[in-house]
Amino acid sequence: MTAVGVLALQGSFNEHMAALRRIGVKGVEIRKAEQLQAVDALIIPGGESTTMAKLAHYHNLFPALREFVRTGKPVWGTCAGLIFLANEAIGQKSGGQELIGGLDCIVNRNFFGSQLQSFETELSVPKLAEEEGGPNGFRGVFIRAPAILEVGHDVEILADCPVPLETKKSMSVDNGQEEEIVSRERVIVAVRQGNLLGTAFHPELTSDLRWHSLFLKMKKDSSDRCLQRVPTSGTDLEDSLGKRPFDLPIYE
Ligand SMILES: NC(=O)CC[C@H](N)C(=O)O
Repeated sequence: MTAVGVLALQGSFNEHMAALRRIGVKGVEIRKAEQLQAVDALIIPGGESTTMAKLAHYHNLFPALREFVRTGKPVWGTCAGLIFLANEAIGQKSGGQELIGGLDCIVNRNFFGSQLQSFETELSVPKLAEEEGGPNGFRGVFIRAPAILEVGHDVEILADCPVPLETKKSMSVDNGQEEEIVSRERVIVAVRQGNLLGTAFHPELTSDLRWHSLFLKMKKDSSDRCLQRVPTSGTDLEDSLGKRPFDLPIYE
């Protein structure tokens, strides 16, 4: 049995479920710790990480989520999910927030500014193109997005992007940002470390399924077993890539 869990407490879990359907993989919405036992991989969607953390705490999910990461099963965090997976987050609301951890990086929670400063940009993704085919570019949808400021030795950088002028203008030492952060020209926005994947943007909001496909190929450490796609008629990745405009956003 192969199934991919999508943490469904809050945020863009429906969009990830839809992307999994399009790729022909069974998605399971996860709201309780015991449901994690039935899945081989987990996606933690974007949303609002403080709220998500409160809900995860309320439902006593943290121990099971940490155990899931610890056992080496593939876990992918997008946006708020990336923050959740990081070992350290800065720019948290007062009182802080609980993280799952495991991904050896420091994220800045709202690096690119407020909701109004959300943006789309063409990212250069040579590694993704090498492994999944398709163009070297990927439409990055950044919604009140975090950025990765530092990574550990075992972390592979899959994409970075220039800091938009808008972000630069609104960032200042006066606003409490450190000088080193304010002066950055580029920041990291996609990483991989063993079976953990993190993206600061939202691939589930585009019709380009390559990040989902890449994630599905990540092996479980202990069994070296690849997740296999369950074929469903007309939804295979190759079909999707062949028939659909490659990078148009989907808002379904
Ligand atoms: N689109 C998103 O997931 C935004 C995440 C947001 N910056 C947070 O703190 O949770």
